[in-house]
Amino acid sequence: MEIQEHIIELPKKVYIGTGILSKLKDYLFQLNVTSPLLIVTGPNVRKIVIDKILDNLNEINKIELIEVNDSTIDEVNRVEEKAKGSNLKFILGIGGGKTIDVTKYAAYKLNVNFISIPTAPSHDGIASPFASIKGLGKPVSVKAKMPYAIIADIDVLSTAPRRLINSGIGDTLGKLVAVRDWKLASKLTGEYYGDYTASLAILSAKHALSCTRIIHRDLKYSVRLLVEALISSGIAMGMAGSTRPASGSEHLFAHAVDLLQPNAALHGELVGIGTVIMAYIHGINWREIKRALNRIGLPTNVKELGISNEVIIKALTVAHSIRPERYTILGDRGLTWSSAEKVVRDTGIID
Ligand SMILES: NC(=O)C1=CN([C@@H]2O[C@H](COP(=O)(O)OP(=O)(O)OC[C@H]3O[C@@H](n4cnc5c(N)ncnc54)[C@H](OP(=O)(O)O)[C@@H]3O)[C@@H](O)[C@H]2O)C=CC1
Ligand SMILES: O=C(CO)COP(=O)(O)O
Ligand SMILES: [Zn+2]
Repeated sequence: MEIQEHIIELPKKVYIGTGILSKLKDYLFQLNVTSPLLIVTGPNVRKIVIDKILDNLNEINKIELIEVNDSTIDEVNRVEEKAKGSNLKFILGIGGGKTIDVTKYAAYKLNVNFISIPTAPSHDGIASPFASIKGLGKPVSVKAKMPYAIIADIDVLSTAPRRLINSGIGDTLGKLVAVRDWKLASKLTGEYYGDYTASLAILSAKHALSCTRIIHRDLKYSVRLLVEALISSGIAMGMAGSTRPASGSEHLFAHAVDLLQPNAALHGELVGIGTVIMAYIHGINWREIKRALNRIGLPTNVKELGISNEVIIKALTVAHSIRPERYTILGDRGLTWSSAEKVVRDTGIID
């Protein structure tokens, strides 16, 4: 059998532990990171963590800082402008999903190394070579730079608002459905199914499920488990060369809601709800997934998010059209209005 060439990029090093951002200077030295450096961050994160980091980096003589407010192509262009002409080889992205995505995509366009320093365990873009950027004409992620290194400080990540931590759990539980969709597509369309990367994604989801049981008792341990799950999901995407192991119909639903009502909820909150809905359609144990979301206070009824029943039903009817090349349980024609309504009523997503 002939196997097509497939090149896998992986991070060079992953640093994870409590209080490790205080060692950032040593890590950059180990990684041969040279001045000048550009740090990309967000306005809140700047106040919470950046000052401490800058104190620690004061021996690196040239550090520039830029704040980004949204994950749009305009913000990516601003980062590129700032970097141009400075002979820069490394960019550090320090923040939540939006900051990480903007930095990752800017690094890709500039062809420089990107170091991922997440401050919230809210998404699995921490370790993936894909970024969700608004303004490129599609709501799904695009190819970007695989992180050269990841520095995950569990102290910082555990102090992120609980809603962001829960969002990471929701995003990761989504893999339970994403992998089912992938397997189904492989049966129906002959698409290549990568057993190894699918298993990695499922393992991440199982860890996220464990998190829902222990987070009340041991936040830091749970966040560590979650961060490892998010990283291995990101690595699964890197190995697969696509977000296929991590994004199926549950993500299509989340993207559709985001298009119809932007910023109504966090990414992982919508993915969590999408996972319940798509698990129901797949005929797998959707009640267990819903119980897991309820245990940690992730929304399971869209009233909690201020999203109307009409938006949710509409999202379900159009989700299949968002990425037609990626076959899922929604099929080529999607759900009718009445079947979509029945699914969300049966699962209690709407009253
Ligand atoms: N590339 C990929 O594969 C993936 C990408 N995504 C994308 O990621 C984005 C969502 O990321 P998410 O993190 O939920 O949202 P944001 O990056 O918007 O972060 C939400 C808020 O939390 C703040 N914040 C971050 N860390 C902390 C902290 N430690 N303490 C207090 N506040 C903090 C941010 O501050 P500030 O304003 O300073 O940034 C921001 O105001 C979406 O755009 C989504 O599409 C999601 C999944 C996968
Ligand atoms: O959010 C993602 C994985 O968790 C990326 O998915 P998309 O490729 O659907 O944007
Ligand atoms: Zn996601």
